[in-house]
Amino acid sequence: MGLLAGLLDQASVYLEGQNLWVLGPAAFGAFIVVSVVINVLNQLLFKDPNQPPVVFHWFPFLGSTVVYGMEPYKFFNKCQEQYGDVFTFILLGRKMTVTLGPKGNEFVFNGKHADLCAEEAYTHLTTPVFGSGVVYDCPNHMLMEQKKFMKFGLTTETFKAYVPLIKDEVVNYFQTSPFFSGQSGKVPLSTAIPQLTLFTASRSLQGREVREALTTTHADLFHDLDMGFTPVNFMFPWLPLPHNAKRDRAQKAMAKLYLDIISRRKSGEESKKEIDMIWNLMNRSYKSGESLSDLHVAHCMIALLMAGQHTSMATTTWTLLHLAAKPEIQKVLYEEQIKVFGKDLAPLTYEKLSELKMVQNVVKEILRVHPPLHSIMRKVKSPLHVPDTNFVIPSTHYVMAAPGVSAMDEKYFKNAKEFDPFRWVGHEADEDNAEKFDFGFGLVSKGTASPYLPFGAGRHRCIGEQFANVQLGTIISTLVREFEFTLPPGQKDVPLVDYNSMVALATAPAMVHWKRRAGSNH
Ligand code: HEM
Repeated sequence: MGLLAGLLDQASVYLEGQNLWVLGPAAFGAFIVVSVVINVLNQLLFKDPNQPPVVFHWFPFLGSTVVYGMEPYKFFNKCQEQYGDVFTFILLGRKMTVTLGPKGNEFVFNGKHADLCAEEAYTHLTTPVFGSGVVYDCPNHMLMEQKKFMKFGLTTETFKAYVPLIKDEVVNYFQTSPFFSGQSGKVPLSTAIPQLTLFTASRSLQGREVREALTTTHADLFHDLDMGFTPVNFMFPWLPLPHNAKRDRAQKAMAKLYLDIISRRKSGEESKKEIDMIWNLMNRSYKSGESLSDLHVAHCMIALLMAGQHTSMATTTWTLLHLAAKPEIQKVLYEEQIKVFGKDLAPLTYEKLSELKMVQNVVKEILRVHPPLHSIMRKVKSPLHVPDTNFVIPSTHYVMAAPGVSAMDEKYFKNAKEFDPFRWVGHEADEDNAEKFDFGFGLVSKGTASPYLPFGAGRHRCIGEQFANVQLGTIISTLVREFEFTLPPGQKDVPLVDYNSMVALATAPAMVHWKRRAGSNH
């Protein structure tokens, strides 16, 4: 049996490797039929009880790519029903072993670096966009140090400075944007929110010069670089397509923007008073004594821009859509603003943001229902036993966690499909009380066997969570003070999810209607 399985495998690999263009249409058709037959026989006859079950698929190489890509959660749920929490599917020729549920989350997030490697899973996509030498284009211990450097730039002091900057950007946006002229109107969130999150993140974390460049000289370049951050580039980042050529040009130009800022600052031409991430990174050195080079500062800045932009943009959009669908929650949020800031609505401050429990619960609930990242991947480096099963995952596989599946499971959250921020009342300090561990970039929760992990866990855990909360909290508070939102007449629910992008976005145009609040200041 084993020999026949091996031969079938080899035959399938051989057939896949043939140059199809030199075969005529009839031979091509025959090739497809033979490949399908071999592939199906392989799955039916040679199941290995010591490996996770393989999701049935007709075509080799293509496997379950289309069903997974179109609706990953539907695919995960169906496979979970049929095969259990651990199964393997084929994603463009790669064997992906999915591990679901809190234990599955723990298996991937808490894996040892020697067994599970993030850089091999992500570098194809990220390195052409971020640039060389950082994040997934360097050894893992360097990434841990880079994350520590980034965290130094995300302190209470910086957050205090950021809140008024972010608020000013939001106010400036709705005062100048054609979408917000008059006393009422409608706004396509798919267009407006990417601009709003880019302007707010760049003005605060990235610094004034970057903010200015992103509306003037570098607006198109950012767009071109962003276009390189697409799912197809997970597999084919090197294809000689126009968008990849543009991505490469834009990466160099964006890096130069940062390098010029660094050089002006070093020469004393720029004011040293502003607090931002560039200043922070310019002053960091690795444990080895080697300082972070200017080029690596530039590349870390691009990584931060990209990591924050997509996730915050998706979260802000979903928040406004769900608030529009439930005006009663907007009322609670507005009342909270009055309770915390007084009836004249004193200016937002970082200290006061932490008192806005309902804003925090809304963000938490949005991240439960719409976690921006649906699939977390690692390359398996040595055969790995899955606890409580007979399965050993071979080192030719990748593993995939999907914490969004457990976050929407009735087993862990009652009425899991329902957007209900009140479910978090009384659970505000859960993570603060959990046991902590330092992977090299500060303490993070050790326990990763949780059904709710929108910011990941373990050594690759997000370092941007607090910044995201400051940014989202300030944007939501500012908008709730000024506007009331509703869904377009006749639209009963929020739009469907669009999985064609790097994050789980709302299907465009994601329109909401707005009305200025009586007595608003602007
Ligand atoms: C709502 C907002 C955000 C969400 C839901 C989110 C989610 C995540 C998740 C799930 C991971 C783990 C990825 C993995 O394990 O493979 C991660 C890692 C990371 N995030 Fe975030 N993120 C958010 C905002 C941000 C922001 C604003 C920044 C930057 C300021 C940022 C920077 C990073 C970095 C540097 C990593 C580390 C990657 C690694 O160690 O491999 N994130 N994020």
